[in-house]
Amino acid sequence: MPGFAQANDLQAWQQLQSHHSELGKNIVLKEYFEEDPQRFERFSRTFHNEADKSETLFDFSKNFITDETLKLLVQLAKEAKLEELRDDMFAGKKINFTENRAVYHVALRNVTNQPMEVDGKSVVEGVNEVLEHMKEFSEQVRSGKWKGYTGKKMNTIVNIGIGGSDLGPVMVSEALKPYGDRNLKLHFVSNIDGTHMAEALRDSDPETTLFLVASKTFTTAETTTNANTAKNWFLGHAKEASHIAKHFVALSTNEEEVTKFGIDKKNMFGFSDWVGGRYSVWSAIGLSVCLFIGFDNFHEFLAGAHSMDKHFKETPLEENIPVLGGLLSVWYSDFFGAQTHLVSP
Ligand SMILES: O=P(O)(O)OC[C@H]1O[C@@H](O)[C@@H](O)[C@@H](O)[C@@H]1O
Repeated sequence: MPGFAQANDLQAWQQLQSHHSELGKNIVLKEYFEEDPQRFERFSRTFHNEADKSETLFDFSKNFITDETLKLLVQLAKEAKLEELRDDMFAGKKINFTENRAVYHVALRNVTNQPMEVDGKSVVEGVNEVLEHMKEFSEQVRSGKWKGYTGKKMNTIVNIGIGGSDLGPVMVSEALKPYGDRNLKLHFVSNIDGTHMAEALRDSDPETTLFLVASKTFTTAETTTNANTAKNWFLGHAKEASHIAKHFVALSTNEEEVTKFGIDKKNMFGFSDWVGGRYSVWSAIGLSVCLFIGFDNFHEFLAGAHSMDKHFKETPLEENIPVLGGLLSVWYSDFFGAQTHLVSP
């Protein structure tokens, strides 16, 4: 496995630095377009989504780049061994060397069931089992077959989590709102400040509220504190601890802590330590999204990402949309010192 070089030790980095000074600070895009009528064609790529046959145009012609910039950025990626690391990632190798783990969220959206393994063991069956559980559970909740402790259908989902166990699901459920069930209220509570939970509970009825305790480790202080607040609130109404089973589920890798909290392991949706927190919306952590938009849509969401994974894996760097997007971020943050980078639809 290739190691990680310091980016600024690479030859292309030095070249990019001189190139950046030559370009100067006064780049006028209007002039670039005037000088080169083919600029849009040369600096745009189209992604063909094999899942739904749609096309997405990635137009990066309005960036502060020339042919030389693109050439040097791609050279930088090659010198940094991006291709080897990408291939190792897809092969389930432990490229997360600080934790000695694979980086394998791509296996969560492997909807064509390609062989994928970590430590010589297939992960495909485990991923599909959790998806099957998510399908069954989300269909029961959405249809009303899943009933609360007084026999009512759930109409409120409260996801309790922070970081990757919050931000991914928040962003995706917002972005996919048009597919959402408008009869289902969705709350995401992340903040340790009690107001966040208090506001969500104010808007919830214990008889019809389902809490998703989303935490990879199940030891995160904010999440366990908020989950305990929710449990106490719930028990204040429902009284019986046995009713928890109908109103609390866990999305986690830590069965021991989940059980200690009082959630039955059959109401636990698991995943593996090779899922990084920031990518976990594709795992069981995405259950809030799945409940909101329904399993079929959630599956399409996975299929679209799987198609993008294939593009990332098979496309030469010069044509590779996620690679180009990443390199532009390097260009702006490291050479222009930009602190934000807008990507707009
Ligand atoms: O999902 P848990 O384990 O509660 O962690 C929540 C978040 O914690 C942060 O410190 C980071 O590690 C994130 O990547 C993670 O998503």
